[in-house]
Amino acid sequence: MIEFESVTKTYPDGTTAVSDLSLVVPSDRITVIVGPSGCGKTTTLRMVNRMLEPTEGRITWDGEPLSARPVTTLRRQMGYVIQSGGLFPHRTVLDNIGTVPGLLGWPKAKARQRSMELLEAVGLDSALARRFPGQLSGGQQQRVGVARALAADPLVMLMDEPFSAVDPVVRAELHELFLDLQRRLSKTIIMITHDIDEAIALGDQVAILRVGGVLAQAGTPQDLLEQPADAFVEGFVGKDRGYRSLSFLPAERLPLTDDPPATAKGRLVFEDDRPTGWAGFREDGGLSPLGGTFDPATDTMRAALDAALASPASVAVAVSEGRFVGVVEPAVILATVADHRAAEAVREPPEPAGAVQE
Ligand SMILES: Nc1ncnc2c1ncn2[C@@H]1O[C@H](COP(=O)(O)OP(=O)(O)OP(=O)(O)O)[C@@H](O)[C@H]1O
Repeated sequence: MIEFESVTKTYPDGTTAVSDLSLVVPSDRITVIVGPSGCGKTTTLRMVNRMLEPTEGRITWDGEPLSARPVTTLRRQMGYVIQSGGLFPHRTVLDNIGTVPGLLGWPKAKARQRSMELLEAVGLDSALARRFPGQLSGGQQQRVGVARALAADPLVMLMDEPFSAVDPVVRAELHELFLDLQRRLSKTIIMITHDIDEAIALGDQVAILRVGGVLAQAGTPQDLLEQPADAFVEGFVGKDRGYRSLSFLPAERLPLTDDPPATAKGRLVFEDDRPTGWAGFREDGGLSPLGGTFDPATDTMRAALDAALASPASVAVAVSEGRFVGVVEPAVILATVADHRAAEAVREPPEPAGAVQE
């Protein structure tokens, strides 16, 4: 794990970018640092690979101060990804990915083979290997940036707004790729972003900074949504935080009824045991679409509520591999969520232990 111990960074002109930051970054997990512009995110990240040194306090890695490790060794153990990939424009994709293996003196054939493997791992066609960065889309460049950072198999990945320069659709694809890679590779990742939705979607731990580099709160996304430490965090995570926190609650605890006509105003229509639509909502007698379904074994309360809201009958239909499992009404979903929250509040003290650092 990497630990910030009361770290302060003041630039020579007197600007304090990071102020008394204490934060534990667990190994093999994604920690996202998020906050408004100028709150010290980049400064924090750059102290980890010693591009910058703290003015006060220290950072340790597995108990050893970073300052005790030679900078060159440290940088080889830490991949670095920046916005837009930061690729060398006059080197091919393959040579870009092989940058660090090249610096480490790997034999050419081994570096090439590793680069081709990584090209595939980030979902790019091998035909792109000979292109130059300018001949790639923004999303493709970003994938190459991730592949380059992974080339020497670093223990730690530092990522500075890696997905901010692409449109929302490409960003969603990159998020999926990134989470998939992380499931396979389990790196210790510190990512920074100004986008709280991205932080919540990707972080195992999210640390919210306020301007002046003061930690407002660190915790799991669910902690931040359900128990914001103060008005700043509450404002930052957004007004719909109650709804979004449903994404972290499994739907499996929902009581289902298997008697749709008793709960629905219309009638659920089946083909064999697969629900296909609702009857009774259209004047021409036709079927209305289901609107949405959820699988109680794999989906969340949010998916269940979405399914209910999208249904013409205002009833969420639960399926497993397309087969009918039951139905549940939105009021029951909300009551189940309220019960869960009440039980959690009893189990945990109101101050989230260890998560709030003033
Ligand atoms: N070299 C420097 N000299 C003086 N002040 C600096 C320097 N670099 C950054 N700062 C200041 O330190 C503060 C934090 O900057 P930093 O770049 O770490 O913030 P950030 O959260 O990454 O911002 P953004 O989201 O806008 O990139 C800002 O007030 C910035 O102006």
